[in-house]
Amino acid sequence: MDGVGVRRGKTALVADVNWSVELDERWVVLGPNGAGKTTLMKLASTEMHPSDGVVEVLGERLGKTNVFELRPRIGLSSAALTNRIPADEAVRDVVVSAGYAVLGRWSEEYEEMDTERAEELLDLLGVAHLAERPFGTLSEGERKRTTIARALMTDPELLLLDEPAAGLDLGGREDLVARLSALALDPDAPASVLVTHHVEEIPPGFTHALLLRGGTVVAQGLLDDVLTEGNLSATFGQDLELQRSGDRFFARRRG
Ligand SMILES: Nc1ncnc2c1ncn2[C@@H]1O[C@H](COP(=O)(O)OP(=O)(O)OP(=O)(O)O)[C@@H](O)[C@H]1O
Repeated sequence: MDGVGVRRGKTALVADVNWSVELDERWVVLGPNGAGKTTLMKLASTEMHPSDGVVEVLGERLGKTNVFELRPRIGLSSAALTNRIPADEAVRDVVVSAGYAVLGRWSEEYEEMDTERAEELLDLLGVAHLAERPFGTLSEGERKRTTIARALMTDPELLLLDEPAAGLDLGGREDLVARLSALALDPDAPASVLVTHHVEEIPPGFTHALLLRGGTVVAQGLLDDVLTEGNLSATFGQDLELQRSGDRFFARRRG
């Protein structure tokens, strides 16, 4: 993203964003409610075009490329996408249908290879036992894991996870963080961007961070350089204490 801004009327959703994600990088985007995180994900997933500046995704410039050809190369898990999944769709089909770029079961029979791949991914995310269940009967955490498996189904070159741990209980969050950490540490995994409000949700293995407040970038770069008490306090507008325990982060208000 080069000089990127998104405006709606007089409101700037994001402004002057210069950001680049390389294929071997795993980025966390951190910021308070309304900071512009989802807007950045919409740009990166080609759902939105910038009002200002240039967005290039996987070497293709938005506005000059066919986004329908680009989208299968991007894996996206977001609340908006989850809400569009039909409640009666079987979990296995939610995942396998990503290979056909559809939501809702495809009328054709799927290739056996695709079904096997979907089952492998459900297993990787720890929800293989739910393959036959209608998506609408799943818990919040089970839905998140299913949509992440769906995002991985097309072997994407770019993986975008918008608040994957939101709404999970402590055990569910820890389990997801461990699974995302394994993915981040896999050299064959795609370039990844994970959006979160909480430093506790940063999976070990993530390499970079972009901190966002009020639509502008507070800091960005290597995780260890960027995730400081000063930057975090500026991002959330509070005096925050940041602790590191092993390869995990914890934050709370000072005093
Ligand atoms: N169409 C619109 N018109 C005006 N303002 C908008 C529009 N769409 C989004 N916004 C505003 O832009 C800001 C950024 O929204 P965005 O969803 O990107 O934030 P976010 O960081 O993902 O927030 P959250 O953590 O709450 O999900 C918010 O203040 C939102 O209200």
